[in-house]
Amino acid sequence: MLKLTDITIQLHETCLFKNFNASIPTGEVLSIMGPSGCGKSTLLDFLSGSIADTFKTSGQINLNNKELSHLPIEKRHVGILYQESLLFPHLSNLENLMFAIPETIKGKQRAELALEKLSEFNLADKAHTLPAYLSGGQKARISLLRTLLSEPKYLLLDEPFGKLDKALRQEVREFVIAQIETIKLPTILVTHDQDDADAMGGTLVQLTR
Ligand SMILES: Nc1ncnc2c1ncn2[C@@H]1O[C@H](COP(=O)(O)OP(=O)(O)OP(=O)(O)O)[C@@H](O)[C@H]1O
Repeated sequence: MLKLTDITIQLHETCLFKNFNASIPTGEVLSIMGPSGCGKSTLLDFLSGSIADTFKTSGQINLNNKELSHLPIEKRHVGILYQESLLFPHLSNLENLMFAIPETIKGKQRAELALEKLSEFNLADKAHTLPAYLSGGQKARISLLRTLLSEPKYLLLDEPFGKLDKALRQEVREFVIAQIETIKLPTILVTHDQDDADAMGGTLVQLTR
């Protein structure tokens, strides 16, 4: 369970969030919609531990009874997926995946695990190519795979389908939903698209300015 309590985020004189509360049970999705600039990405930055110092923040982020708000990003075990693929362009897809695997998995096992996951996602033939040679859908799937390989305990999805055309958007969305159902993590999705929120199920929060 990811529990947000009294989250307040202030930018100079503007209060983006005041005592925002939400509970996201394991395996469920909270979708957040709202006008551009209302603070959706900033909320995710706060939840991931990467919010800029410009913002004044308070509130509790509680994951399975552990308080995260004072932990740095690398200690939060958060999986983040953005609109832009953040795959390293100079590394092969396999190397990109190996990069995400926790250091507790060592040596040959790292490549084996990455290859196994690529096969599971029907992408084994892309192991040794660069991300630039992937289609939009393949890039989206490898980006998600990389996020999942980092063994996150909660997921933050910031417009992950925003760059995809309509048909591909639906395909990738179904793929992401299937993964969320499998891994059973609390997930927050920020989207501009009502269809995304509807497809995810769960709770929808509509923000205003
Ligand atoms: N690093 C920053 N420093 C100062 N202000 C920022 C910073 N990042 C964002 N902002 C401001 O914070 C406000 C909220 O921005 P944010 O990106 O969270 O909105 P959003 O709801 O995600 O918008 P969009 O839907 O367009 O992505 C905006 O006024 C934005 O200009």
